[in-house]
Amino acid sequence: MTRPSTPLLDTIDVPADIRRLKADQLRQFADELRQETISAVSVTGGHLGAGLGVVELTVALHYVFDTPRDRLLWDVGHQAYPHKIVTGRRSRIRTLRQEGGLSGFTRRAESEYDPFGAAHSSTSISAGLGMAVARDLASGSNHVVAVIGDGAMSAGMAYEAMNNAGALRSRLIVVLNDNDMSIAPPVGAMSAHLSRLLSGRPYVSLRNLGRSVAEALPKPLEMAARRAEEFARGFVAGGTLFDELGFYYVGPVDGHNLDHLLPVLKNARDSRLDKPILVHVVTKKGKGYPPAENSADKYHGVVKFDVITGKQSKPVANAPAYQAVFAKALIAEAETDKKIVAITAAMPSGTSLDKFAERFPERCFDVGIAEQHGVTFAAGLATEGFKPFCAIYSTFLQRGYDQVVHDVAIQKLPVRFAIDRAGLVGADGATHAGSFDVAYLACLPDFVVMAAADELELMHMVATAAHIDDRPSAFRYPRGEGVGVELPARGTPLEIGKGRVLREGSKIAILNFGTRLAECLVAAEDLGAKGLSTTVADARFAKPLDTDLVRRLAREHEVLITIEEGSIGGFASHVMQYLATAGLLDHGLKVRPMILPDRFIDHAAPAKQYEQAGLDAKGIVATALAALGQSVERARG
Ligand SMILES: Cc1ncc(C[n+]2csc(CCOP(=O)(O)OP(=O)(O)O)c2C)c(N)n1
Ligand SMILES: CC(=O)[C@@H](O)[C@H](O)COP(=O)(O)O
Ligand SMILES: [Mg+2]
Repeated sequence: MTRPSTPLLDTIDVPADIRRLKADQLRQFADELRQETISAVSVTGGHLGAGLGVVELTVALHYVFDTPRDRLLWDVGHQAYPHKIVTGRRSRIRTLRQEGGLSGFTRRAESEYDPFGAAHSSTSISAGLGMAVARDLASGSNHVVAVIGDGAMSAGMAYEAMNNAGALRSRLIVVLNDNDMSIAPPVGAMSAHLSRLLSGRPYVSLRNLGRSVAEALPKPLEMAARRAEEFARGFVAGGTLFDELGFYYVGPVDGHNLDHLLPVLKNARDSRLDKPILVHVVTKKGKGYPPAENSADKYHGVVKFDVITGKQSKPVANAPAYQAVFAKALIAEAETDKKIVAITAAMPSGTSLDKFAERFPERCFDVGIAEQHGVTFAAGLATEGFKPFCAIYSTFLQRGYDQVVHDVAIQKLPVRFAIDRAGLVGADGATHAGSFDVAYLACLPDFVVMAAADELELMHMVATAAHIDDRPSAFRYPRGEGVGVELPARGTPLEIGKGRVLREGSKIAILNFGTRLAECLVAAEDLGAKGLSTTVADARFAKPLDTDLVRRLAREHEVLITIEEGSIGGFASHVMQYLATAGLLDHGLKVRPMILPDRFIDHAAPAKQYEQAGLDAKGIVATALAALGQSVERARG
């Protein structure tokens, strides 16, 4: 693979090197940085479009601000690849998201230039405000700059932070990177407000600046600014939602024009205003790479690709993805049940609810990055007799947890949670792992909690959830491909709280919850070949638990292994709670819960992650043998 020629970038290791460049060299520098970003992601895959849109902004911010002394926070962190390249991580940039390599997001442990770790959106203003207040308490003088996207601006947290920042009158700079895109096109009134700001406010030259702006600048700068013709974009104050929240609004600014960006950022840096500043920067997601600019998703997230053609090397699928099966199953249910509606929080393509929206545009709601609102919105729908299916990634539902408890569970409302990305997700790493949902949902009274062992089971669970109309329910399933089982046109509702036995044995029982089932069956074969007769059961439900099944397995086997793709406090805890309470642990049963280890698992291929966690066939066999006091070696012999 030929690398782009990057003579200027080759002279830069850290931002201090950028600050030694002349301003008129920055255009070439940015072009090289963009080419390097494209080249790196072409071999690693990852988030490309967002990074390409902030190349100039990255250069300008590091040029104007004294990072890492000045704190620069990237919201979500998926756009930070160019930032990583110029902050001492270029030599490892082609390890992005690979096992042992750089994270795909900002991470404190990775660099002093990442003052705050991210990956979930809309945290940057809150964290930045905390840093700004900490600076003031310590009588410090550094700047704090939070860069947040228009998509991330749909989340409640961003408003909570602005509300607080405005009231505190803290010296904080927020750069709103408005590319008119989330992963999908942005939704909501805020997005419309930003569009109105752009259409109603032409870029103005410094000559047209009003008195209010001049007063905001220190005297020498005011004079310099008045002289500077390069201020082709300027400050326009008043009348925006941001002003109402106590910010000083600056913009709109062309985020790809360094001649415009640099003076505006310098002004923000040198301002004597005693309130936070919001610089509204307009950019293009995917900027400078035609395949990205021309694609519908602006190459938000890509697999490896050919730089010349932009063609992605998507692997050939052996089975439909769980997400496609979920959409198909939900559409099948919705065809005969007009009350079924679907909700996504800014992930229509990721959850495949875009397919549901194609079929039922009036019954599908993208609420934006607003998981908390999405959950309570669903609760409201449920009070009126609708049957909401909230499809939210396990990791993102964490943000809506109080809403799950207070608005759904306590009122026993029949909201159905389609818990996507359950278990380990691969390249996005620990921030995106769906590790905790069973623990945080199955502890709630009356909740029905299911896990699909394969895509057929998922279809059945969608049908089951459609029928559960007197309490909340959830079913979880992982990212990516199913196992390739034959699928009917529609799922069949399952008996609530009943598991199934797939293989009968007598010495060891493996009780599965989720998609480790295939590994359980391989392990059972292996154990059988060693003369250890093994039962495999699939619990289907963590709650209500199939206590008859658990009791039978406990009574009829010497060893009971449970396995799940989740943390402590999940399915195994419920099984053990029952065993202990029912006295089934009083007679020598060897119980071995197999769960995710008590640590965050870094990015790697999912199979590798599960191997690290010991949640594969090999791990199950080793666990069974250890329980019986046999080593793997002895059993082999
Ligand atoms: C709480 C949360 N919900 C959903 C996501 C998934 N997500 C990641 S980036 C993104 C879009 C962000 O849009 P924007 O902030 O405008 O950034 P852009 O990609 O346009 O640069 C979404 C929905 C997330 N990271 N965090
Ligand atoms: C940055 C972010 O949060 C999303 O882009 C996420 O990486 C998507 O994950 P999937 O690829 O699993 O949809
Ligand atoms: Mg955006």
